[in-house]
Amino acid sequence: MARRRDIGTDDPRVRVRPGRGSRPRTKRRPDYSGAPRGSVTSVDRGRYGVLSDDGVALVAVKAREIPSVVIGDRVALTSDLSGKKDTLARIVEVDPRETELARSAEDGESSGQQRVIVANADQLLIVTALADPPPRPGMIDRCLVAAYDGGLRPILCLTKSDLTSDAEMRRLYEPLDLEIVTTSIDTSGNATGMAELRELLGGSRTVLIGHSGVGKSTLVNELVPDAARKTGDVNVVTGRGRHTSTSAIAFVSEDGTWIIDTPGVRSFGLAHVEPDDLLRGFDDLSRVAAECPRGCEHRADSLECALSDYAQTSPRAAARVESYRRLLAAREAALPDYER
Ligand SMILES: Nc1nc2c(ncn2[C@@H]2O[C@H](COP(=O)(O)OP(=O)(O)OP(=O)(O)O)[C@@H](O)[C@H]2O)c(=O)[nH]1
Ligand SMILES: [Zn+2]
Repeated sequence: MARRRDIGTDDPRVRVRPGRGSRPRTKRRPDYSGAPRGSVTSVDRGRYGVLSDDGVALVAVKAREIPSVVIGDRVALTSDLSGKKDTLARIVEVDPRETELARSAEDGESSGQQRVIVANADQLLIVTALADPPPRPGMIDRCLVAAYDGGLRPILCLTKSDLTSDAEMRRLYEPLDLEIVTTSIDTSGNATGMAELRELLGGSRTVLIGHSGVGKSTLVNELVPDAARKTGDVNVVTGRGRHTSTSAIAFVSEDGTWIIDTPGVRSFGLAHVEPDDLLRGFDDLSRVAAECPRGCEHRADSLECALSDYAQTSPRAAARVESYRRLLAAREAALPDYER
């Protein structure tokens, strides 16, 4: 199902279900539609870094009745909006999200439920080294699933091209119609592929994801040279370097480009993603699957799955169906494969 959801109606206090003829008895909720707004740039132990629409970097806490706030959320603010040292603003409302990058909760958490990692991002930059460490297609596939499911455009970034060729990886991912960019940055700072990468990221909100060691920090430093200083401005508490394994952080430039750095992915549960959610990334297959029996899981062994017939029509169609089914399988793969 579409991931656009109305946060307002998730709030128990505004769930207005008028009974027959009776008026809703829910308490009236203050109208925050005219309240100043901002975007969440960092989250750290109950403190939220927020960049107000007036360009002021604030630290905020959230009102108790707000269910959850993640990086990228658009929020309504009250209290102290001065941004001065030791002042706190208050998040009183979260706007409906355009996109949600999510993982399933792990064992021990309320497993099976989805946890949103970042809201309102446009793109997911999947960072993979061509060598050292070697690429893990299973991990890439899982990131693709999360992107398609969440409504983000995936981009594959192949780093360390000075070490080996990108041909094999490009061949593997060609059927997905992905944007693929190849980069290298050597120790003396000579870089290739950066112009193309900047072009892809400019003006968008992009989440970077990838295993430790693939060169994510090196990329961020190249893309956002004053990353550390910028972060300090937004929220001293979550300054880069002290950014813990559980939090992501956004670097916002003046032209509206967001680079959202996530900590090295250890596991990426996708139990919440249904076969039809994944079709969002495949317009052609989505049309074909409309002919499938109700509840079809679109596997190779699913009876009367329309995708199986479609795969016979051309090599291209076959490659598309095969890629889609590979991603479906990646979604179900055991998590430990993807842990470091
Ligand atoms: N040869 C080569 N080495 C690179 C390249 N990019 C990064 N490296 C090196 O790879 C190592 C890991 O790079 P990082 O940027 O720290 O990787 P990371 O993904 O941020 O890893 P964590 O900080 O552990 O999350 C460093 O020694 C970098 O110098 C590249 O394009 N080519
Ligand atoms: Zn089907």
